[in-house]
Amino acid sequence: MPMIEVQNLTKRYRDRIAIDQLTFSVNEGEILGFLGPNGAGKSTTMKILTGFLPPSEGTARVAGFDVFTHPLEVKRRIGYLPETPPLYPEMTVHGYLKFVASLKQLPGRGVKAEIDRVAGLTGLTDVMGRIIQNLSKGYKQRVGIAQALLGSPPVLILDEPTEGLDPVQRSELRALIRGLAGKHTLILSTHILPEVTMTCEKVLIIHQGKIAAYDAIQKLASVHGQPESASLEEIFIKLTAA
Ligand SMILES: Nc1ncnc2c1ncn2[C@@H]1O[C@H](COP(=O)(O)OP(=O)(O)OP(=O)(O)O)[C@@H](O)[C@H]1O
Repeated sequence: MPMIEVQNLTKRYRDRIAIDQLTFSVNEGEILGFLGPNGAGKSTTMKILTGFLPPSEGTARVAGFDVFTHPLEVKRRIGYLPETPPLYPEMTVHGYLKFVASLKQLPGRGVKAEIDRVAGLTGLTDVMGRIIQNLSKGYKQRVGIAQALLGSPPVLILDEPTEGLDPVQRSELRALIRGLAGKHTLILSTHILPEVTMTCEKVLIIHQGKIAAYDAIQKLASVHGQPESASLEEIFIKLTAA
């Protein structure tokens, strides 16, 4: 069953078309790798899916709810890590996660356990009392991921989640993301292509606002006339040249 359904989605900023007639879907429990060069329209798509930006045309549904007509229902079901996580630098990690839990209206009784759970998953347990602005970039990124996971929403939309992490943290996060598949439906945007090969079943490549590829990773090479041995990077460069 599709958990995310996008049809003919178009967004114009004045006379600039950021995304043009995108149609795709993500089944429940699936991870979709969402790729494209800078300015291709990835963040715009994710902002529409999370109810932060209205589309100009077309529709997007999350868990059966239209993102435009039912944004609150949609927001309740999505954990979103934007490109720039919405952190409050003067708060402690614990204070911030507690604050996000209240925004998400998580039931009071389970909040402490839920904060401990996401802190454990993202490796934040030892820094819960620290002020966010004093944390390293990688730890700030983990706080951004932790807030997305709070409440265990069925859909997770992660915009460059491994940005700023060191190689060890990256590999830990990849394992975490893989572990989320099945229970959650994910859209994962990243510029690190091997990460997609390691984590995702399906990939959507957009280029200049249009879909350049939308296939299972194993089929990508043959569908686009590339040798079987071609890496995702080679296919990506080929499809997004010019
Ligand atoms: N608020 C805005 N007003 C006008 N144009 C915008 C606005 N936001 C984005 N754009 C334009 O829309 C296009 C798509 O931008 P978007 O940020 O969605 O791309 P992206 O794929 O996320 O890029 P990146 O990988 O660099 O983050 C770009 O041409 C961008 O300049």
